[in-house]
Amino acid sequence: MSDATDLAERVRSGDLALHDLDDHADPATATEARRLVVARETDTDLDGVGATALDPADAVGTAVENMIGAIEIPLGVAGPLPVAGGATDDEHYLPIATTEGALVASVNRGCSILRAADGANARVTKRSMTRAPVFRVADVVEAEAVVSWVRENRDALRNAAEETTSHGELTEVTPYVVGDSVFLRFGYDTKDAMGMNMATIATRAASEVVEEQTTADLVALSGNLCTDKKPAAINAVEGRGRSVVADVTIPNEVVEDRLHATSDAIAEVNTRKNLVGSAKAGSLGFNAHAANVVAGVFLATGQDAAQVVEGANAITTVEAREDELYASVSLASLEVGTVGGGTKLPTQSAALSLLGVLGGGDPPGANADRLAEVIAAGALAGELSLLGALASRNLSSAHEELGR
Ligand SMILES: CC(C)(COP(=O)([O-])OP(=O)([O-])OC[C@H]1O[C@@H](n2cnc3c(N)ncnc32)[C@H](O)[C@@H]1OP(=O)([O-])[O-])[C@@H](O)C(=O)NCCC(=O)NCCSC(=O)C[C@@](C)(O)CC(=O)[O-]
Ligand SMILES: NC(=O)C1=CN([C@@H]2O[C@H](COP(=O)(O)OP(=O)(O)OC[C@H]3O[C@@H](n4cnc5c(N)ncnc54)[C@H](OP(=O)(O)O)[C@@H]3O)[C@@H](O)[C@H]2O)C=CC1
Repeated sequence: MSDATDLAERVRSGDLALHDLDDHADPATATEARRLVVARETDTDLDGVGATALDPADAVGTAVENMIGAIEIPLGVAGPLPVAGGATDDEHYLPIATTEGALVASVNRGCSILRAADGANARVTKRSMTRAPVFRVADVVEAEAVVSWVRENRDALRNAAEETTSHGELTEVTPYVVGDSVFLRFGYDTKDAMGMNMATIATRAASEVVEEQTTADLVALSGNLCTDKKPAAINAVEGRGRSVVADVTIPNEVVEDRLHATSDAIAEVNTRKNLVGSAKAGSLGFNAHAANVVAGVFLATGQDAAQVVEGANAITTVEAREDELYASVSLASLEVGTVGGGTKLPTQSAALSLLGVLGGGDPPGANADRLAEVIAAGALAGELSLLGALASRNLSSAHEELGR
């Protein structure tokens, strides 16, 4: 009997819980034992889930608990994608992990347009990963006193927060009061880390100072004004993670040749769909499918997938000018890192390497800025291609051909 079979038997007999297995075997054996238990209990063939290249030792304890294997997602590339950014000035192949047929082809078409237009511009305009604890006070009089103390003692909060990290810098603390609740929205430059663990640890230290020095009592380290992993206007207005913009000016001949529609028709689709339609829908995203590129690159490069919620918080503008088409995408809250979290996993590291942004940048923060700029340019490529498909009325035929 193999170790895994033996351990699986002990789980079935009630001697061990599934999550106890890591204490009794190496990660690969514990993962196999758990898979055997689940496969038998659910009468499911999970051999494929166990046959992937990921070594459980690279994931257990840092990326996942109760591991039973890995899911495979097809990985494609679009590009080369030329980006003249503040941090990058290069051509990149954009790795996109997806199961949506026609998506990579579409972004690839967009990249060919950006190449014909001599590349996209991109700039990161703000870095601020936020964490907003909520405190209880007696009444609005106390609330105002806490807010005044915070405004006068930012240095004490910064010192406490920055003692917990050698990279992070506290750049802003914005108070909000709702009756007897005080929210402090802490914003950090987290350099090359996406920074959610870093910001959370640092904010805990700063919150202890607030509790020591004022009458406020911490109720929750995250009070939802951060706002992490939920659609929220505050991220669209104030930004979160990286705020990043990309734009391009495309000669009319390129638009007509590559997108089979005129610049005027594409601009009209953008206005009526992305601006008017989104407004009528009460949407936070005024774009066509920025989420597709954000999600595809997030999955490929080990970003936190749930943050696609705010990563897709984007506005697309298009203007038909005399001989050319101007288009831009502004992503208000793109949370990306090139160190930490899932970026350490082997295939995700490889995807970051092919973009040339793996690990810490020089200066720190430069690699995550590069990644943000490349994603913004990729989103622009995707927007152009889909707007073209809608203007030329071939969205459904493209998906019939490539997506079924
Ligand atoms: C499918 C195309 C690109 C055909 O586009 P096309 O212009 O008819 O075909 P083409 O054969 O002339 O190819 C043009 C270029 O597309 C690329 N391309 C073409 N085929 C491939 C392929 N197999 N693999 C890789 N790249 C491909 C490639 O760059 C190629 O240039 P070339 O290299 O030949 O000079 C086009 O019709 C298209 O982009 N359609 C739009 C599809 C799309 O954007 N889907 C996105 C997902 S939709 C969605 O998820 C959200 C939605 C729609 O619900 C949101 C909303 O409400 O708006
Ligand atoms: N805790 C929470 O509430 C939440 C956590 N998450 C998870 O958090 C993880 C991401 O958090 P994150 O803080 O990014 O990652 P990690 O917790 O993996 O921490 C990354 C650490 O890397 C170090 N580091 C080394 N080089 C650099 C560099 N060049 N730039 C910046 N930091 C560097 C920093 O250490 P030092 O600080 O010592 O300088 C930093 O704190 C993901 O797994 C995500 O899923 C997601 C949402 C919420």
